Amino acid sequence: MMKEEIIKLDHITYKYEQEDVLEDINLTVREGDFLTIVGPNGSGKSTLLKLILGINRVQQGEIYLFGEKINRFKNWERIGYVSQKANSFNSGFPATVEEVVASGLTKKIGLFRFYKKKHREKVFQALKEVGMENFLHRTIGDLSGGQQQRVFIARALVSDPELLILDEPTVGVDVRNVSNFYDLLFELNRNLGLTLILVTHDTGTITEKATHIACLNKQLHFHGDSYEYEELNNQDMSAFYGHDVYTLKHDH
Ligand SMILES: Nc1ncnc2c1ncn2[C@@H]1O[C@H](COP(=O)(O)OP(=O)(O)OP(=O)(O)O)[C@@H](O)[C@H]1O
Repeated sequence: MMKEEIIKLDHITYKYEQEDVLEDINLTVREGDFLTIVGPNGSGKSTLLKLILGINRVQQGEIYLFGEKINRFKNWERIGYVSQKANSFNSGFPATVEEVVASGLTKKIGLFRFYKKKHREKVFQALKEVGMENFLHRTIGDLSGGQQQRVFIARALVSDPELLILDEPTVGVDVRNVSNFYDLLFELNRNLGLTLILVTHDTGTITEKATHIACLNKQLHFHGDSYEYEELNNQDMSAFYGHDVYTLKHDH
């Protein structure tokens, strides 16, 4: 049996002013997929996410979320989102890790007037899933960029989404921790069965972890499984990226 379609983009074309930013995008994400979208600056990655999240309205084509047309879709709690700027708290920002993660429950419990034991347990569980359960009472601003990013993933996980969307989550995370971070995403996908969409500049490490890779540059140039992607040679990639050549070599 085919897995459920979580997202379907059907001939999506989008423009802010005159010029198309996205052109005739067709893309299907199924339950359990880990899709990575790569593309140079200004290639339309954030615009694509904004359309999927209902922040920008569809102009041409159609988007389906969990089988429903996006303009009728109401179950937004099924989708978790971690934005690019999530990990930019300054030192001393007066909120604890527990409070930040608990704020992901507001849709469910209102403005935490009734923050009960079961909510505390959910917060703890979400932090455990990202390996941050020992940081419960720490001040968010005092954590490293990578640790903050994990806390924000816990915040998105606490309401039990089926799909998690991450926009450039490794900005501000130092190189050594990027790899650990991708391992975490891999585990969330493989162990919890969470469907993931990751937007990134980083074409290196991530291709080993994702199940599907899409290259976006106004059009969707390639969308296949990560193994096919690694078969692409550098010539294809330099044509795609222009002068910004990425080396894609992995030892299998
Ligand atoms: N609100 C807006 N109004 C007008 N043009 C916009 C707006 N937002 C984005 N654009 C333009 O649309 C194009 C795609 O932008 P988008 O932010 O989607 O790209 P991106 O791939 O996410 O880029 P980056 O990797 O640099 O974040 C760019 O040329 C950008 O200048």
